[in-house]
Amino acid sequence: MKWFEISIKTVQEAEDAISNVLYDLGANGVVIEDDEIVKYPNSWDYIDENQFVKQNFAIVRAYFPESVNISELIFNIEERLKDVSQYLDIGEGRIEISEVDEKDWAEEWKKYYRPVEIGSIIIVPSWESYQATGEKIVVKLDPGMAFGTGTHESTALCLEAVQRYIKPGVDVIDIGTGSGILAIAAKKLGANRVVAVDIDDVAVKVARENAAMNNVDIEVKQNDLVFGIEEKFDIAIANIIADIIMKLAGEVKNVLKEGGLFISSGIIEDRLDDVLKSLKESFLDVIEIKKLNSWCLVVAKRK
Ligand SMILES: C[S@@+](CC[C@H](N)C(=O)[O-])C[C@H]1O[C@@H](n2cnc3c(N)ncnc32)[C@H](O)[C@@H]1O
Repeated sequence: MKWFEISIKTVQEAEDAISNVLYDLGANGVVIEDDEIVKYPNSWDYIDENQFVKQNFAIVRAYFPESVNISELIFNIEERLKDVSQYLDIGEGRIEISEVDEKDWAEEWKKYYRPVEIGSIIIVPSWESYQATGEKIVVKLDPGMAFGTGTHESTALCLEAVQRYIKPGVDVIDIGTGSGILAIAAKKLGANRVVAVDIDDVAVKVARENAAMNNVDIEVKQNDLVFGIEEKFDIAIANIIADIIMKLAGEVKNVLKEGGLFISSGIIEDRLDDVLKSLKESFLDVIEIKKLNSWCLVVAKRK
Protein backbone atom coordinates (compact mmCIF):
# COMPACT_ATOMS: atom_id res chain seq x y z
CA MET A 1 0.00 0.00 0.00
CA LYS A 2 1.14 3.54 -0.78
CA TRP A 3 0.70 6.61 1.43
CA PHE A 4 0.74 10.31 0.72
CA GLU A 5 3.50 12.11 2.55
CA ILE A 6 2.68 15.79 3.00
CA SER A 7 5.71 17.85 4.03
CA ILE A 8 5.39 21.39 5.25
CA LYS A 9 8.44 23.57 5.57
CA THR A 10 8.06 25.80 8.59
CA VAL A 11 9.82 27.14 11.70
CA GLN A 12 10.22 25.45 15.10
CA GLU A 13 7.72 27.72 16.88
CA ALA A 14 4.97 26.61 14.49
CA GLU A 15 5.71 22.87 14.33
CA ASP A 16 3.24 21.88 17.07
CA ALA A 17 0.41 24.01 15.68
CA ILE A 18 0.98 22.58 12.19
CA SER A 19 1.20 19.01 13.39
CA ASN A 20 -2.08 19.54 15.29
CA VAL A 21 -3.72 20.80 12.09
CA LEU A 22 -2.51 17.73 10.20
CA TYR A 23 -3.74 15.33 12.89
CA ASP A 24 -7.05 17.18 12.95
CA LEU A 25 -7.35 16.66 9.19
CA GLY A 26 -6.94 12.92 9.71
CA ALA A 27 -3.20 12.18 9.40
CA ASN A 28 -2.28 8.67 10.53
CA GLY A 29 1.10 9.81 11.77
CA VAL A 30 3.18 12.97 11.97
CA VAL A 31 6.97 13.19 12.11
CA ILE A 32 8.79 16.43 12.93
CA GLU A 33 12.29 17.10 11.73
CA ASP A 34 13.84 20.24 13.10
CA ASP A 35 17.28 21.62 13.23
CA GLU A 36 19.05 24.88 13.23
CA ILE A 37 20.81 25.36 9.93
CA VAL A 38 23.74 27.65 10.27
CA LYS A 39 24.18 29.77 7.18
CA TYR A 40 27.53 31.40 6.79
CA PRO A 41 27.85 34.92 5.49
CA ASN A 42 29.12 35.08 1.93
CA SER A 43 32.55 36.32 2.88
CA TRP A 44 34.40 37.49 5.95
CA ASP A 45 38.00 38.06 6.85
CA TYR A 46 37.75 37.68 10.59
CA ILE A 47 35.46 35.40 12.59
CA ASP A 48 32.58 37.27 14.14
CA GLU A 49 29.90 34.94 15.56
CA ASN A 50 27.28 37.65 15.10
CA GLN A 51 27.65 37.37 11.37
CA PHE A 52 26.49 33.77 11.35
CA VAL A 53 22.84 33.67 10.50
CA LYS A 54 21.03 30.93 12.36
CA GLN A 55 18.03 29.81 10.42
CA ASN A 56 15.14 28.42 12.37
CA PHE A 57 13.93 25.43 10.43
CA ALA A 58 11.44 22.58 10.76
CA ILE A 59 9.74 20.14 8.45
CA VAL A 60 6.49 18.57 9.54
CA ARG A 61 5.69 15.38 7.62
CA ALA A 62 2.27 13.79 7.83
CA TYR A 63 1.03 10.53 6.36
CA PHE A 64 -2.39 10.02 4.81
CA PRO A 65 -3.80 6.88 3.17
CA GLU A 66 -3.78 6.80 -0.62
CA SER A 67 -7.59 6.75 -0.62
CA VAL A 68 -7.77 10.36 0.64
CA ASN A 69 -9.12 13.06 -1.71
CA ILE A 70 -5.75 14.76 -2.13
CA SER A 71 -6.89 18.02 -3.77
CA GLU A 72 -9.53 18.54 -1.07
CA LEU A 73 -6.94 17.73 1.60
CA ILE A 74 -4.41 20.24 0.22
CA PHE A 75 -7.11 22.90 -0.01
CA ASN A 76 -8.03 22.27 3.65
CA ILE A 77 -4.38 22.35 4.74
CA GLU A 78 -3.84 25.65 2.93
CA GLU A 79 -6.91 27.18 4.55
CA ARG A 80 -5.84 26.03 8.02
CA LEU A 81 -2.27 27.28 7.50
CA LYS A 82 -3.72 30.70 6.65
CA ASP A 83 -5.60 30.63 9.98
CA VAL A 84 -2.48 29.62 11.92
CA SER A 85 -0.41 32.33 10.24
CA GLN A 86 -2.81 34.98 11.61
CA TYR A 87 -1.35 34.45 15.08
CA LEU A 88 1.98 32.65 14.49
CA ASP A 89 4.88 33.06 12.10
CA ILE A 90 4.84 29.80 10.13
CA GLY A 91 7.88 30.60 7.99
CA GLU A 92 7.76 29.51 4.39
CA GLY A 93 4.78 27.20 4.87
CA ARG A 94 5.51 25.43 1.57
CA ILE A 95 3.59 22.19 1.08
CA GLU A 96 5.10 19.26 -0.80
CA ILE A 97 3.37 16.01 -1.67
CA SER A 98 5.00 12.69 -2.40
CA GLU A 99 4.04 9.03 -2.34
CA VAL A 100 5.82 6.65 0.01
CA ASP A 101 5.76 2.93 0.47
CA GLU A 102 4.08 1.63 3.59
CA LYS A 103 7.10 -0.32 4.78
CA ASP A 104 9.43 2.69 4.54
CA TRP A 105 7.72 4.87 7.09
CA ALA A 106 6.29 1.99 9.13
CA GLU A 107 9.88 1.01 9.91
CA GLU A 108 11.22 4.56 10.23
CA TRP A 109 9.00 5.70 13.10
CA LYS A 110 9.60 2.50 15.09
CA LYS A 111 13.08 3.85 15.85
CA TYR A 112 11.52 6.59 18.00
CA TYR A 113 8.77 4.60 19.72
CA ARG A 114 9.43 3.90 23.41
CA PRO A 115 7.20 2.60 26.25
CA VAL A 116 4.57 5.14 27.30
CA GLU A 117 3.34 5.17 30.92
CA ILE A 118 0.03 6.76 31.80
CA GLY A 119 -1.11 6.17 35.39
CA SER A 120 -1.17 2.44 35.99
CA ILE A 121 -1.07 1.58 32.27
CA ILE A 122 2.13 1.09 30.34
CA ILE A 123 2.10 0.76 26.56
CA VAL A 124 5.08 -1.27 25.40
CA PRO A 125 6.14 -1.66 21.75
CA SER A 126 5.95 -5.36 20.94
CA TRP A 127 9.58 -5.43 19.77
CA GLU A 128 10.92 -4.09 23.09
CA SER A 129 11.62 -6.41 25.99
CA TYR A 130 10.03 -4.96 29.09
CA GLN A 131 9.93 -6.39 32.57
CA ALA A 132 6.72 -5.29 34.26
CA THR A 133 7.01 -4.38 37.91
CA GLY A 134 4.33 -3.98 40.59
CA GLU A 135 0.76 -3.28 39.68
CA LYS A 136 1.28 -1.96 36.15
CA ILE A 137 -1.15 -3.00 33.44
CA VAL A 138 0.95 -3.77 30.39
CA VAL A 139 -0.48 -3.31 26.87
CA LYS A 140 1.86 -4.74 24.22
CA LEU A 141 1.42 -3.03 20.92
CA ASP A 142 2.52 -3.02 17.32
CA PRO A 143 0.45 -0.22 15.78
CA GLY A 144 1.80 -0.93 12.28
CA MET A 145 0.10 1.59 10.02
CA ALA A 146 -2.81 2.17 12.39
CA PHE A 147 -3.06 5.22 14.65
CA GLY A 148 -2.68 4.63 18.38
CA THR A 149 0.74 4.37 20.00
CA GLY A 150 -0.17 6.23 23.19
CA THR A 151 2.25 9.05 22.43
CA HIS A 152 -0.36 11.41 20.97
CA GLU A 153 -2.11 13.70 23.47
CA SER A 154 -5.59 12.59 22.39
CA THR A 155 -4.82 8.92 23.12
CA ALA A 156 -3.03 9.78 26.37
CA LEU A 157 -6.10 11.73 27.55
CA CYS A 158 -8.29 8.67 26.83
CA LEU A 159 -5.92 6.29 28.59
CA GLU A 160 -6.04 8.48 31.67
CA ALA A 161 -9.86 8.74 31.55
CA VAL A 162 -10.54 5.03 31.04
CA GLN A 163 -8.66 4.28 34.26
CA ARG A 164 -11.13 6.46 36.16
CA TYR A 165 -14.34 5.48 34.39
CA ILE A 166 -14.00 1.79 33.58
CA LYS A 167 -15.19 -0.35 36.45
CA PRO A 168 -15.09 -4.15 36.39
CA GLY A 169 -17.97 -5.65 34.42
CA VAL A 170 -18.93 -2.64 32.26
CA ASP A 171 -19.64 -3.06 28.54
CA VAL A 172 -17.54 -0.83 26.29
CA ILE A 173 -17.54 0.17 22.62
CA ASP A 174 -14.39 1.77 21.19
CA ILE A 175 -15.27 3.73 18.06
CA GLY A 176 -12.29 4.36 15.76
CA THR A 177 -10.12 1.82 17.53
CA GLY A 178 -7.00 2.25 15.33
CA SER A 179 -4.34 -0.03 16.83
CA GLY A 180 -6.90 -1.27 19.40
CA ILE A 181 -5.01 0.48 22.20
CA LEU A 182 -8.04 1.79 24.12
CA ALA A 183 -10.14 -1.35 23.67
CA ILE A 184 -7.29 -3.53 24.96
CA ALA A 185 -6.69 -1.19 27.91
CA ALA A 186 -10.44 -1.25 28.68
CA LYS A 187 -10.50 -5.04 28.71
CA LYS A 188 -7.40 -5.20 30.92
CA LEU A 189 -9.05 -2.75 33.32
CA GLY A 190 -11.83 -5.27 33.84
CA ALA A 191 -14.46 -4.40 31.22
CA ASN A 192 -16.88 -7.20 30.41
CA ARG A 193 -17.77 -7.06 26.72
CA VAL A 194 -15.58 -4.88 24.50
CA VAL A 195 -16.50 -4.13 20.90
CA ALA A 196 -13.99 -2.19 18.79
CA VAL A 197 -14.89 -0.70 15.40
CA ASP A 198 -12.95 1.12 12.73
CA ILE A 199 -13.79 2.18 9.19
CA ASP A 200 -10.29 1.32 8.00
CA ASP A 201 -9.53 -2.31 7.14
CA VAL A 202 -5.84 -1.91 8.06
CA ALA A 203 -6.84 -0.76 11.56
CA VAL A 204 -9.24 -3.69 11.94
CA LYS A 205 -6.49 -6.18 11.06
CA VAL A 206 -3.94 -4.48 13.34
CA ALA A 207 -6.38 -4.22 16.27
CA ARG A 208 -7.21 -7.94 15.97
CA GLU A 209 -3.51 -8.81 15.98
CA ASN A 210 -2.87 -6.62 19.01
CA ALA A 211 -5.83 -8.09 20.90
CA ALA A 212 -4.48 -11.59 20.24
CA MET A 213 -0.97 -10.56 21.31
CA ASN A 214 -2.43 -9.32 24.62
CA ASN A 215 -4.60 -12.43 25.07
CA VAL A 216 -7.77 -10.41 25.43
CA ASP A 217 -11.16 -11.23 24.01
CA ILE A 218 -12.38 -8.23 22.01
CA GLU A 219 -14.77 -8.18 19.07
CA VAL A 220 -13.16 -6.09 16.36
CA LYS A 221 -15.20 -5.20 13.30
CA GLN A 222 -15.13 -2.90 10.33
CA ASN A 223 -17.91 -0.37 10.74
CA ASP A 224 -18.75 3.24 10.00
CA LEU A 225 -19.10 4.73 13.51
CA VAL A 226 -22.06 3.01 15.22
CA PHE A 227 -24.17 2.54 12.11
CA GLY A 228 -26.21 -0.67 12.36
CA ILE A 229 -25.02 -1.55 15.89
CA GLU A 230 -27.99 -2.51 18.03
CA GLU A 231 -26.34 -3.43 21.33
CA LYS A 232 -26.14 -0.99 24.24
CA PHE A 233 -22.99 -0.22 26.22
CA ASP A 234 -22.12 1.48 29.51
CA ILE A 235 -19.26 3.41 27.93
CA ALA A 236 -18.54 4.54 24.36
CA ILE A 237 -15.06 5.88 23.64
CA ALA A 238 -14.16 7.75 20.47
CA ASN A 239 -10.84 9.36 19.81
CA ILE A 240 -11.46 10.75 16.33
CA ILE A 241 -11.38 14.28 14.93
CA ALA A 242 -13.80 17.04 16.02
CA ASP A 243 -15.96 16.88 12.87
CA ILE A 244 -16.55 13.16 13.33
CA ILE A 245 -17.19 13.50 17.08
CA MET A 246 -19.87 16.08 16.21
CA LYS A 247 -21.48 13.66 13.77
CA LEU A 248 -21.24 10.87 16.33
CA ALA A 249 -22.85 13.02 19.05
CA GLY A 250 -26.19 12.57 17.31
CA GLU A 251 -25.85 8.80 16.99
CA VAL A 252 -24.00 7.62 20.09
CA LYS A 253 -27.16 7.63 22.25
CA ASN A 254 -28.39 4.65 20.22
CA VAL A 255 -25.58 2.49 21.59
CA LEU A 256 -25.54 3.83 25.16
CA LYS A 257 -27.50 2.46 28.10
CA GLU A 258 -29.37 5.00 30.22
CA GLY A 259 -26.78 6.96 32.24
CA GLY A 260 -24.06 5.64 29.90
CA LEU A 261 -20.92 7.69 29.23
CA PHE A 262 -19.50 9.02 25.98
CA ILE A 263 -15.74 9.66 26.27
CA SER A 264 -14.70 11.71 23.24
CA SER A 265 -11.24 12.90 22.33
CA GLY A 266 -9.19 14.07 19.33
CA ILE A 267 -10.77 17.51 19.69
CA ILE A 268 -8.43 20.36 18.97
CA GLU A 269 -8.98 23.30 21.34
CA ASP A 270 -10.30 25.63 18.60
CA ARG A 271 -13.14 23.20 17.91
CA LEU A 272 -14.14 22.48 21.51
CA ASP A 273 -17.11 24.87 21.51
CA ASP A 274 -18.50 23.29 18.32
CA VAL A 275 -18.27 19.83 19.90
CA LEU A 276 -19.89 21.00 23.16
CA LYS A 277 -22.74 22.53 21.16
CA SER A 278 -23.36 19.26 19.28
CA LEU A 279 -23.35 17.26 22.52
CA LYS A 280 -25.84 19.67 24.07
CA GLU A 281 -28.08 19.54 21.00
CA SER A 282 -28.01 15.75 21.28
CA PHE A 283 -29.19 15.96 24.91
CA LEU A 284 -25.94 14.65 26.37
CA ASP A 285 -24.77 16.22 29.66
CA VAL A 286 -21.12 17.23 29.67
CA ILE A 287 -19.59 16.08 32.96
CA GLU A 288 -15.88 16.60 32.33
CA ILE A 289 -13.52 18.47 30.02
CA LYS A 290 -9.77 17.83 30.14
CA LYS A 291 -7.04 19.50 28.13
CA LEU A 292 -3.52 18.44 27.27
CA ASN A 293 -1.53 20.92 25.21
CA SER A 294 -4.01 21.91 22.48
CA TRP A 295 -6.08 18.73 22.67
CA CYS A 296 -9.32 18.20 24.57
CA LEU A 297 -11.25 15.26 25.96
CA VAL A 298 -14.93 15.58 26.78
CA VAL A 299 -16.97 13.14 28.85
CA ALA A 300 -20.74 13.35 28.44
CA LYS A 301 -23.56 11.36 30.02
CA ARG A 302 -26.69 10.04 28.40
CA LYS A 303 -29.75 11.20 30.36
C1 LIG B 1 -7.10 9.23 15.95
S1 LIG B 1 -7.31 7.56 15.54
C2 LIG B 1 -7.58 6.87 17.17
C3 LIG B 1 -6.98 5.50 17.36
C4 LIG B 1 -7.04 4.98 18.81
N1 LIG B 1 -8.39 4.77 19.24
C5 LIG B 1 -6.35 5.92 19.76
O1 LIG B 1 -7.00 6.45 20.65
O2 LIG B 1 -5.15 6.17 19.61
C6 LIG B 1 -8.92 7.59 14.84
C7 LIG B 1 -9.39 6.29 14.22
O3 LIG B 1 -10.74 6.48 13.81
C8 LIG B 1 -10.96 5.80 12.61
N2 LIG B 1 -12.14 6.38 11.96
C9 LIG B 1 -12.22 7.54 11.27
N3 LIG B 1 -13.49 7.72 10.81
C10 LIG B 1 -14.21 6.66 11.22
C11 LIG B 1 -15.58 6.26 11.06
N4 LIG B 1 -16.43 7.00 10.36
N5 LIG B 1 -15.99 5.10 11.61
C12 LIG B 1 -15.11 4.33 12.32
N6 LIG B 1 -13.81 4.64 12.49
C13 LIG B 1 -13.37 5.80 11.96
C14 LIG B 1 -9.66 5.96 11.85
O4 LIG B 1 -9.53 4.97 10.86
C15 LIG B 1 -8.64 5.86 12.97
O5 LIG B 1 -8.19 4.54 13.11
